[in-house]
Amino acid sequence: MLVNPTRGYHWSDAETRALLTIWGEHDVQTALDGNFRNSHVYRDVAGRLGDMGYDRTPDQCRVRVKSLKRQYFQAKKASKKNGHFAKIFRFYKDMERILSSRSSAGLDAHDMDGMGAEGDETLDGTEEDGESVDQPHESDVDAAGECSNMEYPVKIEYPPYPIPVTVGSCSNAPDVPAKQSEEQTSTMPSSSGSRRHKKRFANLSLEKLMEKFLEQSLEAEENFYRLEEQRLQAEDLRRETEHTREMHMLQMLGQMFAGLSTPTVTSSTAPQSTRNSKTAPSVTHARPYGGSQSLQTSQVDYANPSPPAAPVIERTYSLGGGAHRSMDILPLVKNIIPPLTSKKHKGQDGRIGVIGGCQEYTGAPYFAAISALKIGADLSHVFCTKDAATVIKSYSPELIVHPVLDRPNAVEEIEKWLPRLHCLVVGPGLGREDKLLNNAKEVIEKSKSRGIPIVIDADGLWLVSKEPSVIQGYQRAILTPNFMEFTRLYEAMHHQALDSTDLRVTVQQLSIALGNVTLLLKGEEDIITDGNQVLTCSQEGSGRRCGGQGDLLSGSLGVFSHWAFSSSLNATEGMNPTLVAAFGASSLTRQCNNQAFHKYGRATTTTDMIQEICAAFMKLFET
Ligand SMILES: NC(=O)C1=CN([C@@H]2O[C@H](COP(=O)(O)OP(=O)(O)OC[C@H]3O[C@@H](n4cnc5c(N)ncnc54)[C@H](OP(=O)(O)O)[C@@H]3O)[C@@H](O)[C@H]2O)[C@@H](O)CC1
Ligand SMILES: Nc1ncnc2c1ncn2[C@@H]1O[C@H](COP(=O)(O)OP(=O)(O)OP(=O)(O)O)[C@@H](O)[C@H]1O
Repeated sequence: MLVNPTRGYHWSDAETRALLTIWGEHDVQTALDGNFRNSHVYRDVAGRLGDMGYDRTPDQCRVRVKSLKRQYFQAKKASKKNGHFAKIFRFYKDMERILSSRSSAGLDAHDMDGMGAEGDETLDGTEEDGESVDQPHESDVDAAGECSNMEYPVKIEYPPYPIPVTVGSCSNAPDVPAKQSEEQTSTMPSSSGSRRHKKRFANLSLEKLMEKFLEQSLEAEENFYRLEEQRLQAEDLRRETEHTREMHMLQMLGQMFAGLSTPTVTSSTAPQSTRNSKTAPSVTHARPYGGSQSLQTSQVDYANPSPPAAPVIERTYSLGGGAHRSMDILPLVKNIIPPLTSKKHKGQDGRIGVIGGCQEYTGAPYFAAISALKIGADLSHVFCTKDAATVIKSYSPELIVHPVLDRPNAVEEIEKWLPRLHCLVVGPGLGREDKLLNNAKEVIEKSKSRGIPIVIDADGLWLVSKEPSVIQGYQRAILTPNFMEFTRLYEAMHHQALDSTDLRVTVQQLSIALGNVTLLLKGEEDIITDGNQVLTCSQEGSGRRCGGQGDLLSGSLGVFSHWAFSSSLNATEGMNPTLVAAFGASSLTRQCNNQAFHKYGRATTTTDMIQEICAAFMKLFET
């Protein structure tokens, strides 16, 4: 993944409560007790948090727990004085419950008197030295209600970003470099500074001081996460640049080899002699209509006059024997499928969100979301209107259904989930009501800014045909039109009637006009292109065309997209991940159709096809 959208620096209350629930579990407490090395325990905690839908690293969990403990002990100590401090610290009761049961279980008696370092997750001087609690000593709080230790910097003990906070200074600007502020703090003349502080805080009640202290330690923690987030973003950007450079080089190489190709060269991954003309996928000519690149470009009436970002790769194609170079895409699809191992936790293989489902259409979002699950996503969410939600839930307890799409704050509600989603499928059963389309549009914008792959189908395509700019140029998008939807899109972009003589040409033209967004035109053969390469998938299906097959395709494509984008460049052999993903979803849907048709013939429905997903997947990708 080029962008990791899951690490926000701010812990919401819900997230903190979830963390405390896990951290308070008996097995976790027992595992922490007396263990000097606790990273494995926090790995498990982070895993369980992931299961609850919150993505945090083990270190983030450890630092958060440590901070909560510090705040708890501060509040507890202070409450001995006047009994009010439990009110200041929101999680006091949760901490109290956990730590007192720990004490009654005989674990970590130090915590309970609040005087010493903790007995469990204690120091070993390494990165796991996460939870020594900087508890205030009795002497820290004097009779006048002042904390005499307040001039010392409080550090979040997490290398490499120690963030000093001079408690009581009230200024804790996030942009001040940590070192600098540390120096400033340490060079302050201590005795006069101390007097000034005493004066300044003499009029403040202990409760106010305590509140200030807690606020600032929270702020310091948030600064830490902000810096961490910036570091991760910089890292993602670096990787993305590298990826783009590699892609560019590979494309140039591809072009060179195409120029050098001789009639006898065949793909090493799929010897032509073994190919079945019905089922063999092929890479088709980027200029299948013959002629040179200049002829091609002169024929295209681009709504977007800018040329494709990368040079068009020339390839000849063949479905039978003969003198052609060809390439098999199925091995690339197999490469991106993550292995099922016991080392993973729930969520890692995909959390997919479907935006769609309204009063009229409840089947479409259900088909998309359940297909995503059956293919191998771990969690599948549906964001639909209120009246569709109960219906969709009743189809399957496996789906997580959010009745938010028609709420006034729909975008806000959905945005909360975006950091946890690996791919969005927009459109199945969305309907064409302006309010819903507008919400979908805003969600697309938010997802784009997070780099989330987006599949657009059905009414989502209606939206794109009205406002192409919503997706234009976003190369992590895949549009899956049927012929009708394709015509609509084409005519919206090119302002002229579609000439369907050679669909491969027109699909490529449309992709280029949309800024090299990947298109998958469904039909007798599926045509897939990112404007540079054109693939066709002719996996044998059947003559049965019941409603909902496209939803199976878009849901499964959501998962394949996530897998493709999380795979290395090697796995896709430099091919655009969107193409590999689209090819995988197309082959699978058609194979499901074929298998279901063999069983049910004319009576085949999408539900029957969904039941074939497992066998079809194994046949195509696991043999
Ligand atoms: N169970 C559910 O809940 C389902 C709900 N669904 C949801 O319904 C919503 C509307 O989607 P949609 O596809 O019906 O709308 P739209 O694009 O206007 O097409 C309508 C008309 O276009 C034509 N036509 C279609 N394909 C064509 C082709 N290949 N080649 C040529 N013509 C073609 C054909 O018209 P005809 O020519 O037969 O008069 C067809 O009747 C959307 O939200 C979707 O997700 C579906 O997913 C199904 C399962
Ligand atoms: N003539 C055909 N022969 C074989 N397969 C086809 C044919 N037309 C479509 N398909 C396959 O059926 C699947 C769904 O395509 P379809 O055109 O039915 O989508 P759709 O109209 O968007 O579906 P939905 O009913 O979900 O809206 C695709 O995988 C496509 O490859």
